[in-house]
Amino acid sequence: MDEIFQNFPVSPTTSYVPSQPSSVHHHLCSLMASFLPTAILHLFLFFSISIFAISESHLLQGVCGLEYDPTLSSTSGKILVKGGTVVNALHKEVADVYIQDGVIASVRPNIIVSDDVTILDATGKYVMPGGIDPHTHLSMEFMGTETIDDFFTGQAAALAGGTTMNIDFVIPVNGNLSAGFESYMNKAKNSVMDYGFHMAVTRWDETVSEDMEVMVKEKGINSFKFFMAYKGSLMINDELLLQALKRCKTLGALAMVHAENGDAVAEGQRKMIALGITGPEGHALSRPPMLEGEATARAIRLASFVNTPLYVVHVMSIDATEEIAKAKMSGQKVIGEPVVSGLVLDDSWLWDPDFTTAAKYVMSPPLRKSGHDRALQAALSTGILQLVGTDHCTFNSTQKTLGIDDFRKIPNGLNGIEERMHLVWDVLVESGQISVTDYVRITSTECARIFNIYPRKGAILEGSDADLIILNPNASFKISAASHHSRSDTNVYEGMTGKGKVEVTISGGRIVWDGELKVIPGSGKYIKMPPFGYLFDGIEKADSADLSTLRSSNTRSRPAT
Ligand SMILES: NC(=O)NCCC(=O)O
Ligand SMILES: [Zn+2]
Ligand SMILES: [Zn+2]
Repeated sequence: MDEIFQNFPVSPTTSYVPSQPSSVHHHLCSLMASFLPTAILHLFLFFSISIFAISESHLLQGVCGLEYDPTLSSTSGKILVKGGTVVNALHKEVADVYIQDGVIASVRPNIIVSDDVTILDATGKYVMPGGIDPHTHLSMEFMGTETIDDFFTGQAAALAGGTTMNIDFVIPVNGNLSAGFESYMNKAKNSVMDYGFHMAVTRWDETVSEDMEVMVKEKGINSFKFFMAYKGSLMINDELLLQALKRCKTLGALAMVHAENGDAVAEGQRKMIALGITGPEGHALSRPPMLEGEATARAIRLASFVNTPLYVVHVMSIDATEEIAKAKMSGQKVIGEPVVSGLVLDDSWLWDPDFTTAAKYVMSPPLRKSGHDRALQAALSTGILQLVGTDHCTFNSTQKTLGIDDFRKIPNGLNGIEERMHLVWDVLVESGQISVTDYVRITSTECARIFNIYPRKGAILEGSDADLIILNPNASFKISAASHHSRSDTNVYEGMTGKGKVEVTISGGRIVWDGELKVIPGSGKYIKMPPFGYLFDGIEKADSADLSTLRSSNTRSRPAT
């Protein structure tokens, strides 16, 4: 049996138990795919729907890797979400949302529809854009192993938690960007929701520089991530960072940094081992917040020197947040992305005497002492930080034992793709720190704006993709590895409960979650993200203003002859 299907968790709330497509269908499908032109293949698929059960044709599609056709949906493809409070980033109102052919066709009160439309009553509930997770690692090869969630299970989990799009990080193959891109397109072929890519840059030469242009102009990538940590593997030095920042600016691509001083981290790790500290607590002790603050400040200054926008991923500390706040006050375009783990957890878990428990909390930059979490919440609610990701990068407890004798070998990463929307709602909206509209902004709209796919994504507007959720503010959620949809056997939010529950998720115009998952492997679309997003507005003007200031100050200071 296919490994994907074999490992999919069957929880009490999950009725979707993927069965294997019959070998006859599979065979026919690949035969058709290789010999027939696309039009005939579509005709074949059309007839296959009337012949086979609906789930079989879905699986057939998934196996073929064909783009999802909404007319094959288990619903009629037409949905009316009725009577809910429709929330966008700047506005909310009671209205109906009419969905047809995968897009939002109309948003207004009292829409009358024909009998073939599926009606969902959202009275007393919020209807909001599906979450967009700007930071995930699905099927990522890292630290001698590969994340346990791939695009199928990771995205299925996301949909169950109200997230309808993720932006994953392509890791180059031996430093090669194009090979990395091809590899990730292949990894993503079982996607069950829409996705985009950032691209990591792990070395620098002419080929990389040229490939960056190909990624932006041909492949739909508009952001590159630079690791200032993970010495000896992903880390790049300042010289390379500077070259890459310049290149990003020319291409209109957003530079993203993992900001920790990798050299100092390596030194801190050696120190801990020399002291005999080999357990997970050594992870936190070896890379204190000051190293995150230092790297954040350095990246900010280098980006300022080049005058290009900067996006700081997984901001985990007050130290880094203060640097971002200072840069913003000086007028610099810096985006700060906290992740949900940093908002709701602290590092005390790393001292748990049970290795399995402690190791599941190992991520980089590490979880910080209690207090940083609340400061990050405050920064998010006041606009110092802009949007929330997850850094979903899951390893099960067996994988984590790679570092049982040495914390440096514990695969870094934890879960969050399914939990983010619930936890952010509970911690920030329920607590009264942010409004419902701000919730939409930080979980969806701002991400769509930054990565230049708004209003196709991140909005409930006519013409936007029909990716949305119905959240019941009076229902509650409970998190547990026993019921989550990730493949991982642990959950860092185990036992957490809260108010606000995503009761329905609609993705691409289909109901994919209503307490049960109804996902179709291969139905997720790759979303190309164009360069020169809003953060680049005014950059050229600022450059010429800088130049004229430079010229005039030189003229003034020139000694009289
Ligand atoms: N964050 C983490 O621990 N793992 C994923 C890789 C990264 O984002 O640095
Ligand atoms: Zn990182
Ligand atoms: Zn990450």
